[in-house]
Amino acid sequence: MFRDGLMSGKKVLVTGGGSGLGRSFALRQAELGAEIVICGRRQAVLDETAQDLLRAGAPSVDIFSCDIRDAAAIDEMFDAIWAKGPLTGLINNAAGNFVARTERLSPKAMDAVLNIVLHGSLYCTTAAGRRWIEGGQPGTVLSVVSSAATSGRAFTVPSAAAKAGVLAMTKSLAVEWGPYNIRTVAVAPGLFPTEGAWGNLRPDGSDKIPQAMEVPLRRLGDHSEIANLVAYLMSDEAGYISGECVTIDGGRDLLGGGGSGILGFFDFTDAQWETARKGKG
Ligand SMILES: CCCCCCCCCCC/C=C/C(=O)SCCNC(=O)CCNC(=O)[C@H](O)C(C)(C)COP(=O)(O)OP(=O)(O)OC[C@H]1O[C@@H](n2cnc3c(N)ncnc32)[C@H](O)[C@@H]1OP(=O)(O)O
Ligand SMILES: NC(=O)C1=CN([C@@H]2O[C@H](COP(=O)(O)OP(=O)(O)OC[C@H]3O[C@@H](n4cnc5c(N)ncnc54)[C@H](OP(=O)(O)O)[C@@H]3O)[C@@H](O)[C@H]2O)C=CC1
Repeated sequence: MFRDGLMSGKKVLVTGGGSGLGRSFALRQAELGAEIVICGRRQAVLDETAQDLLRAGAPSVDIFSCDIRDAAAIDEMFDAIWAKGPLTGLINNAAGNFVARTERLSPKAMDAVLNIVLHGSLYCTTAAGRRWIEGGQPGTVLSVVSSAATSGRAFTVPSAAAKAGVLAMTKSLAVEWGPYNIRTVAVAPGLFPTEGAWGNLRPDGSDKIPQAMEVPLRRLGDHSEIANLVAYLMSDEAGYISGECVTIDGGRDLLGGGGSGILGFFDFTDAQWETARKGKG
């Protein structure tokens, strides 16, 4: 689909790149010749993915055990990255989410999601942007949001609110940082099976995927489909795209908007919500 070496000369940090979609984004860009940096909280997961990235063809791989809720830890990570050479791109992918009745959320529960998705993305974006601006270097920030950023989504309110904030950040910085040749873009995935999303958003633990029935294309997304989209947006071929959010969901958002996938939750019993909470993560 792409010419060989499309991403040669690029160096991209993928937050949460050790697993899930982030791992797929990192692998695809490694195949296309990019140097890769990944971060996450679980060292063992990062170690294993680093080996896969080298096998996929990344000229170099660096890993950082870093919780993106911690601004100081992020700054340390960016200093260490820059010491070896600047990034050309950042992918804000790491996220946390779970289904719950909003009126029952504790402040800690709200913060658990907001601090990863909104604060973490903003901390990483400014850490990269300020270094690019100081160094007079161009850069690209791609943030992974969801259609909830525009449509909202019941029972995942902290995530929807945080993703809306990240989308607003993307559009705002496309203007503010455009003169520095820094592009900011977003993708809004539909349903792509991953351990994290399935573990946290299928609270009954069911193996069935009724959500697929709410996708006009009648199937879930394949990781290769979104990884190719992300590779394109991170490449110079997309050099005139900024401030844009590309939805990749098989038409799901147009069918159900913020309502798709959640109807069953209106009839959840207290016992089912309790199971959902226990089964988290
Ligand atoms: C099946 C139908 C689906 C319909 C919806 C479809 C939507 C599709 C589009 C979705 C868009 C976004 C998708 C994603 O983001 S997928 C990524 C999901 N991945 C993850 O969540 C992985 C990372 N997750 C985590 O790290 C954790 O889950 C968490 C976010 C909770 C953070 O972990 P942390 O260790 O910091 O937090 P704690 O476990 O200490 O908990 C902190 C407080 O939060 C409360 N909590 C946790 N889980 C729940 C829950 N399920 N219900 C209510 N409250 C919860 C916990 O009790 C703590 O608060 P308190 O101390 O006050 O009790
Ligand atoms: N999968 C889907 O269907 C959809 C996904 N999305 C979005 O796509 C992105 C990827 O989702 P997905 O792959 O499913 O999620 P996963 O939960 O599978 O992966 C999340 C990754 O983020 C890392 N992470 C989580 N919290 C932190 C933190 N505090 N600091 C550093 N890293 C962290 C995790 O690693 P560790 O636990 O080791 O820290 C993990 O590698 C997210 O932004 C999500 O909101 C949007 C819509 C649908």
